[in-house]
This record gives sequence, C-alpha cells and structure tokens, in this order.
Amino acid sequence: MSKYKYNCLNPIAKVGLKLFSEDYAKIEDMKEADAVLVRSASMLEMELPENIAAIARAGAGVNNIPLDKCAGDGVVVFNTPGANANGVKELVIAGLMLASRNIVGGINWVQTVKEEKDVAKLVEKGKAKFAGKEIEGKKLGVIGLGAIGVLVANAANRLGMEVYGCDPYISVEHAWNLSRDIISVKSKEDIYKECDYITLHVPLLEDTRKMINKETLSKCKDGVVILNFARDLLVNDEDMEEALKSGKVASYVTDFPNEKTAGMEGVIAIPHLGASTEESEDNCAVMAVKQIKDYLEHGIIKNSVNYPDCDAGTFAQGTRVTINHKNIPNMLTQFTGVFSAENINIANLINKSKGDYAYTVIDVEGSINSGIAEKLKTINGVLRVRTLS
Ligand SMILES: NC(=O)c1ccc[n+]([C@@H]2O[C@H](COP(=O)([O-])OP(=O)(O)OC[C@H]3O[C@@H](n4cnc5c(N)ncnc54)[C@H](O)[C@@H]3O)[C@@H](O)[C@H]2O)c1
Ligand SMILES: O=C(O)CC[C@@H](O)C(=O)O
Repeated sequence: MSKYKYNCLNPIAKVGLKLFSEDYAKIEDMKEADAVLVRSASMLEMELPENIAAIARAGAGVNNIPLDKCAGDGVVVFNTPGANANGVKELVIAGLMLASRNIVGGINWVQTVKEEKDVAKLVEKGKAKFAGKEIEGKKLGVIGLGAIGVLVANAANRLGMEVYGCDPYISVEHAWNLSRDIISVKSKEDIYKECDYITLHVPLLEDTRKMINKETLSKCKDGVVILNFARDLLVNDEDMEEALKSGKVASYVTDFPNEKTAGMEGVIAIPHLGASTEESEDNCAVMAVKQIKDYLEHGIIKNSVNYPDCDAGTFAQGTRVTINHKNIPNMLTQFTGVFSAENINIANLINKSKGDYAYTVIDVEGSINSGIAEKLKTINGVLRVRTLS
C-alpha cells in the first residue's frame, strides 16, 4: 500500500508527477489525500479534509487558496516562484506588440477578403487602416518587480523602451537581476504620470485590488496602454470601460477576460495563456512536486506562502516530529517538556516563524510512542503534529 496519497485539482504536467515514487498514489477523492496539487481551480469555498497536510500551487498566484484558513488548520501552502515567469514575460512582450500594431484587426480583416480575386492587391490597398506605432523609445512602467516584472522590464529595455519600475517591497534577489538601465521610482504616481504603457505584475491583495481605477487613470497620459497579465481584479472594469470610451486608455490588454471585459471595445482579451507553455507547465509541476515530497517525507518547507521556510535537512534515521503551531510565547518549553517527561533526548530542534504562525522540527534518536504526538496536540496553539519514522 502507498504511504502517501495526492489529489490533483487541475491537470499537472507529467514530468512533475513522474517524480512521485511508488510510495505515492494519485487519487481522485481529495478526502483521502495527504497533499493537493492545484493550478487555477478555486479552493476558496472548499471544505478541506483534515488529513490534507500540504497544498502546492503549480504557479505563482495564490488568490484561489484560503491561505489563512489553511495556516490555522496546519496546512502548508506552497507556490512555485519564478517557474512560469519567462512564459509570462514572452506573452507580455507580445501584448506590447498587439497593443501597438493592429495585428489582430489586420489578421481578421485578411480573412474577410481571402475569397476575393486579387488578395495581394487588396491587402496593399487596405493595409493603411491597420498602421500602428513602434515601442522603441516609448516609456513603459512596470508595477511589481518580482520574478515576472524584472524579466519584462529587462526585455523591454533591450527592445529600446525607456523603462520605469516600481516595487516598494522588491527582494534583494530581484533587485540584483534588474538592469541598471531601469529607472526605479518610489511611487506609482511617477509611472502614471510618465508612461505610455503600464504593465501590472503584482499579486492580488487587499492593497492592490482595483488599483487601476478612475482616480489612477486620471493621472495617466492620454492614450495610455494598460497591460494586465496578473489578475483581473487589479482593474476596475467599469472605470476602464469609461477610459477606453473617452480615449484616455488606447488599449487594455488582459490575460483575464471576464463577463465585463471579454467583449469590451478596446480590449485585447487573451484566455489566461501567460503560463500556458510546455516549459512553464513543466517547471511549475517539477517544483511543486519536489516541495510536496520534501515536506511529506522530510518535513522540509521551501517556498511556502503561509508558513516559514524551514530546511530541517533530509530525514534519515530515528524519529522526526514536526509541529505546525501559532507563533506565541512558551511553545518550545512545552514541546521539550513533553519529551523530557518521557526521558527522551532531543538530538536536533529547529523553530521558525512567519507572522502569526510557526513551525518546529524535533529529531530524536530511535522511536517514540504515539502518546508523545497525542500530548503535543493537546498544547494550546498546536495546529498539527506529524511523526516521521
Ligand atoms: N498570466 C499568468 O498566467 C500569470 C502567471 C504567473 C503569475 N501571474 C500573476 O502575476 C503575479 C506576479 O507574479 P510573479 O511571479 O512576478 O510574483 P512575485 O511574487 O515574484 O512578484 C510580485 C512582486 O509584486 C510586488 N508587490 C506586491 N505588492 C505591491 C505593490 N502594492 N506595489 C508594487 N509592487 C508590489 C512584490 O514585492 C513582488 O516583488 C502573480 O501574483 C500572479 O497573480 C499570472
Ligand atoms: O496555471 C496556470 O495556467 C496559470 C498560472 C498563473 O496564473 C499563476 O499565477 O502562476
């Protein structure tokens, strides 16, 4: 019988699933699963069975997962930072071109004349109405300089654009990767004021929700192009419609069409294809599966969005107890007290915290009785205890 069971809420690339050994079984019913792999399926309204210890989002955005609820239930949620960034970057560059040259209009028009006699002549005659602009020399504002934003900024800069970037929380790693040619601005106001094109690469959070709205659009240049390859709710659709009608916005390129924007005049709607490449899907699947395996087999946490990362090292012998708990005083004293009461020597102990939650790994030599885990579970603030042996 398999030691671990996992459930996939979306199709996950085979190259990732192949990394699961014979210790793992893929099951259709989430009720029995130890781990769940997901892409864009919404888990917000789902009842999560108690046995689920981990969820891996094969992708970046985690707004489809109830992160706080999961943390409170001791469920570690992972994502795969950067694994699909190149795929998205390439489509953003395509989006810049689609908005600047009337490629879609032109292609559609050719189809309307394809049965005519002298297509080549008609094309030459009719092409003028699809003339566009070049992006070279224009100003691009990148809001959010994470894995995708940095790649977009650098690529647009190489294409001859003058690039402004804004990210008050930029990580050291991403700052290192940002070309020195990018003009780093402290406030988004500078981007709104200066840029001909604005591209969004921030997560959907309370403070980014509907960040593009009547007020922010009014600060933009007339004829600005907005690109949204991040999440639809970053933009107020009603305000966008008004801005497109008035010409304030020349074009809105979105990878997240909805009932409102799919048929809206001036919108270039792409069916969420940013990460839909073989390479991105493979990268995400591999990273997600490795993280799930490391967690289930060794208690290692890497790239979690609701628990601290914790490299406890490979679990090889003896017993490892992992504890997901609230980040409150006195927890370690109580944990070690349970072991010392049984006269068990702790060989190694790691404790990490992130916000309201913490994670402790305790290694002991030899085996322990199940009563230890039961006692740990009764400590106020303990959310989940796993025993690896
Ligand atoms: N279209 C797609 O298929 C696709 C694929 C991947 C990611 N995404 C979306 O793109 C988003 C970004 O992805 P990523 O991989 O670059 O993530 P990331 O976490 O590497 O980067 C996000 C960046 O946004 C910054 N940020 C957060 N709040 C901000 C704010 N208020 N103002 C400015 N910057 C802010 C963060 O500091 C971080 O650097 C994801 O959250 C997801 O919603 C879409
Ligand atoms: O899984 C996908 O296809 C899209 C993923 C993307 O939206 C993300 O946030 O990583």
